[in-house]
Amino acid sequence: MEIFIIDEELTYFFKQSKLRSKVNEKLGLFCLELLIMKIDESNGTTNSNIVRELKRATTVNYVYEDEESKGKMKPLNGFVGPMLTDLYQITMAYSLWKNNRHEIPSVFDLYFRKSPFGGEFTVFAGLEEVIRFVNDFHYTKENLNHIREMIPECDEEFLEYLGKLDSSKVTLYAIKEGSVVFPRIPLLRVEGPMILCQLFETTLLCLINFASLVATNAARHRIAVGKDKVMLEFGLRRAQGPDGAMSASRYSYLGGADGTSNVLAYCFFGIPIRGTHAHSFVTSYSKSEELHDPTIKDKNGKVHNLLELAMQFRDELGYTTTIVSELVAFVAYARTFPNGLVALVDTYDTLASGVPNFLCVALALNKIGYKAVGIRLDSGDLSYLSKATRKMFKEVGEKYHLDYFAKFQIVASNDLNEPTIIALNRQGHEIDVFAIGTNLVTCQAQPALGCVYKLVEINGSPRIKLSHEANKITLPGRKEAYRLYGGEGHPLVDILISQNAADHEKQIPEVGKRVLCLHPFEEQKRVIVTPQKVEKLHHIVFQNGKPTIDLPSLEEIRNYCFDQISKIREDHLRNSNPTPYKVSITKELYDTLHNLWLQSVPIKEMK
Ligand SMILES: Nc1ncnc2c1ncn2[C@@H]1O[C@H](COP(=O)(O)OP(=O)(O)OP(=O)(O)O)[C@@H](O)[C@H]1O
Ligand SMILES: O=P(O)(O)OC[C@H]1O[C@H](OP(=O)(O)OP(=O)(O)O)[C@H](O)[C@@H]1O
Ligand SMILES: O=C(O)c1cccnc1
Ligand SMILES: [Mg+2]
Repeated sequence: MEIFIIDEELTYFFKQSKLRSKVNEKLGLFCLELLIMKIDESNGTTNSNIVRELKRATTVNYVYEDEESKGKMKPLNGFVGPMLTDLYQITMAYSLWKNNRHEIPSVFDLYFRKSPFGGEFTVFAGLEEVIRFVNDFHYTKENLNHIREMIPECDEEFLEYLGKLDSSKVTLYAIKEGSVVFPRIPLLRVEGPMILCQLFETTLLCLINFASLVATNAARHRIAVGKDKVMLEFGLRRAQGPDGAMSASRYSYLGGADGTSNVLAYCFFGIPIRGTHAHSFVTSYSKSEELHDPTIKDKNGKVHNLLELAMQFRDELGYTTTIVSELVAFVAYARTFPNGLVALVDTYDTLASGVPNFLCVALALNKIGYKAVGIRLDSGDLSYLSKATRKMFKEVGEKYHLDYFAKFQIVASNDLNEPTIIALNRQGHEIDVFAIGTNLVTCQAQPALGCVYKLVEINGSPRIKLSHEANKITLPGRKEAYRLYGGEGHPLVDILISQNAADHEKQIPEVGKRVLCLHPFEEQKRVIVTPQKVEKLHHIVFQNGKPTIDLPSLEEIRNYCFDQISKIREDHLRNSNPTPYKVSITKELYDTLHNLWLQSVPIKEMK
């Protein structure tokens, strides 16, 4: 009864949009977790959506519980903290401190130079974990002991200084997580004392690079799969270790997947969970006697022999050559999940055994009031096999006047990737669900996104890093980005404007006013845009020691991502030869960049 009352109260709250951040205030995290346990225990007395929402709420509010830091938001991944960095960040920090440069105000940009997978767009992901990391940034006594060990020449005074260091003097600007982003536009701008900005470098890159790569990979696979089909992430077993796996599940969901096979990702992030069964389940049966109990109760409690029923349909349909042990395995699974059977049909012969056996069990289930769900194809020509399978579903459905047979789900797996899915679309197929493992989670097509983190201003003066490759030259100074939209609602160009300019306000693009947009390095490439909508891309997400935004739930970020992708012109998104999106700078920034560039290049003398 008590559970019921709390449940009703929560149902009411979940209907209020702001619930997630309020849950903590209202009930306290401890109470919330207790509640989840109770609801889990109550086994069915509670709406499962509420349980899922509750789990998501706990994730969003993932906080410390010990006395000292109680209630403080912490990173989702336990490895994330100030020691997840390269040694040189700490030695540089020590040197900055020794040379009294540690407090100098500085500005760093985090951005990438080229979209991955030969594409022209990227999905920005990982911001929540960045905010959690920055918010939680502090060195424990144990961390300081490790630093003392690694850098024995460290002054104790420096370690004391580190012991008191936190993010209270840092301001973090970011593009919204889930946004579609383009090269050179800073995803993050970090402002604060040089020492902190420098200490953040490796961790921020680590948190953004893989997250954005996987989210982009998922978005690309999603585009290939199409809106009306289901895309599942099945990659846990092939992922880059446990952390890679958890990140891959989270960011695959953010960018495009509808669900995962990863149980911990369900528990921890509330990602919808899906699964079928393995070949070993089928091959573990060799004869019908191994089914110790072939019976099943219908909804009225009447007992039926499911195996016998399935065998009768096998005779009736003339499927007499199918492998019986496979049918037995399907019956065994169906007894356990009478409304959830997705049979793996390729163990022996997909069309000559697996699909017919499935149909026999589906008919048997139907006879006693249950409905099978579908099949999974895990080898062979997925185009041909899915079409042939659908044909068999239709034929048997028609014979028995069962309309839903034609709509049985066909799940496909087996080394799927973007090119294979595109090829399948071209050939035609009857697949409803694409289950993608290795290629999705390991980002096999490109293993890293090259995000970099560069100093762009120190003590108020812009800084430039030169390179023989123009593309690698940094854009100096504090900059903010605007996205300019055309009449058809698509973004046309992103433009960076310098915030250092005295007339900075005047340079902010306005709807209906012509804006000159210049390519940063190629003078002849320029365009005048009259935007129909102007979107400011950077927002403060952390300041004065705390986050300045309510963290959106994973679901909200995902919805935002899908909405953003739907606004991008199709030719920027397409797989083959996509049109580059224009990323530009103002005339003022162009002049600053090129003057600084000239000043910074030494003039060689020749004799
Ligand atoms: N119609 C198709 N067009 C293009 N690629 C396909 C098509 N059907 C399947 N594929 C892909 O071809 C590859 C087939 O791989 P492989 O030859 O290793 O598997 P298989 O022989 O079908 O299965 P297994 O070795 O598990 O029995 C997979 O990557 C699969 O996704
Ligand atoms: O192919 P992926 O995209 O990585 O998807 C996941 C794969 O993992 C499972 O089997 P596994 O590959 O372990 O064995 P199998 O190929 O021999 O069935 C499953 O049957 C898929 O084939
Ligand atoms: O549920 C499945 O079918 C599954 C899950 C992970 C990997 N391969 C298959
Ligand atoms: Mg495989």
